Amino acid sequence: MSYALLDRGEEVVVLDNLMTGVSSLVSPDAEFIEGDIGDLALVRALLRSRKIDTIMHFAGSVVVPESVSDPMKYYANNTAATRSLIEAAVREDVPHIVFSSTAAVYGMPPVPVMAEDTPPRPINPYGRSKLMTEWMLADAATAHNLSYIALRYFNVAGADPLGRTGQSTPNATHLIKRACQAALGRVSHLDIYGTDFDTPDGTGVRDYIHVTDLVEAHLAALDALRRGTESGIYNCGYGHGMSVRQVISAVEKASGRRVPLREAPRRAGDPAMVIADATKLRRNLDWSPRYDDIDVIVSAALRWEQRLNH
Ligand SMILES: NC(=O)c1ccc[n+]([C@@H]2O[C@H](COP(=O)([O-])OP(=O)(O)OC[C@H]3O[C@@H](n4cnc5c(N)ncnc54)[C@H](O)[C@@H]3O)[C@@H](O)[C@H]2O)c1
Ligand SMILES: O=c1ccn([C@@H]2O[C@H](COP(=O)(O)OP(=O)(O)O[C@H]3O[C@H](CO)[C@H](O)[C@H](O)[C@H]3O)[C@@H](O)[C@H]2O)c(=O)[nH]1
Repeated sequence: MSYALLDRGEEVVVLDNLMTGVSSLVSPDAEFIEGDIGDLALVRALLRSRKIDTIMHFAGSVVVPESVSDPMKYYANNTAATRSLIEAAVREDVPHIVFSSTAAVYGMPPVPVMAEDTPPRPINPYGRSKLMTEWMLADAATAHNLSYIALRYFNVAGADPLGRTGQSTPNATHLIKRACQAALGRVSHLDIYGTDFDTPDGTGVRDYIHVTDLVEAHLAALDALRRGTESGIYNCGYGHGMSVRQVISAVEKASGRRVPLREAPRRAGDPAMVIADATKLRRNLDWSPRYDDIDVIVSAALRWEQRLNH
């Protein structure tokens, strides 16, 4: 994100406590500060001294099973730390916030395609911690001179086409990363979690969005807020899904290698299909994807994985 903002001529300050982040992925042209978004004094001082007009809020804890085993970590680091960040924004008169929300706020709705008005019913603390943040933003925007856009990401995938950034968390459990690792022999095999879903080939279907298209959605949200668009929530996906087996085929095609597989039971809480209705994003924020192609997404992820040494 920092590269894309700098490419547009924005000044960028990155605040990250490096809990899971990697500072070498931040553009050297951005100002990097190691610190916590929950540190009210630090954040207020930064907002004031750097004359920040928009906070893009990505920071948080993101592992769903961990949120089930350690919920207080998620309510502390996602909900409470964000409460402090919003307070800092309000006190320092920062007019805009763009927030990384998640399709996990929907839980397991009875429909496979989710629109923003599908009632959110998160089924784990991660989703609840993010939904609470959406509510805090809505209340703060009602009470104060603040507008926000919450972007509900579906399955983020791919890597920067210029090879500058990509998924770097060593133990990430996302399908495309694991499938690339298995193709490259970095893990022994890929587990397919569930082959008996009510989907065309029995495996889970997700709406994978290339990270560069997601970056473009953030830029569109920034522009919209600056021109006075009202606060709101937007799904970020393509509106169609790929199954686990389709993703594996794409990885095999891109790598020219077989992905060693094992069929495993379903993971607890995994829905059969999670697909975004992204009409609102396309219509209201004038966004259109450039990388809506699983082969392009998987090739970018694979190239990035090959550059990593772990
Ligand atoms: N990757 C996905 O598929 C996905 C899907 C939906 C939503 N999201 C959201 O996107 C955002 C980024 O996710 P990611 O996948 O890049 O995860 P990540 O773990 O790579 O990034 C989170 C970043 O936040 C930093 N951080 C965490 N707590 C912090 C704190 N209290 N103060 C300062 N920095 C802190 C970490 O060091 C890290 O750099 C998260 O908010 C996540 O919930 C991601
Ligand atoms: O090794 C693996 C990993 C995943 N899968 C399957 O692949 C699909 C995608 O799984 P991911 O773990 O890549 O992603 P999720 O859909 O579970 O979750 C992601 O999207 C959610 C929103 O929908 C949340 O935002 C969450 O943080 C983010 O990881 C699922 O059907 C899953 O069962 C496998 O078969 N094997």
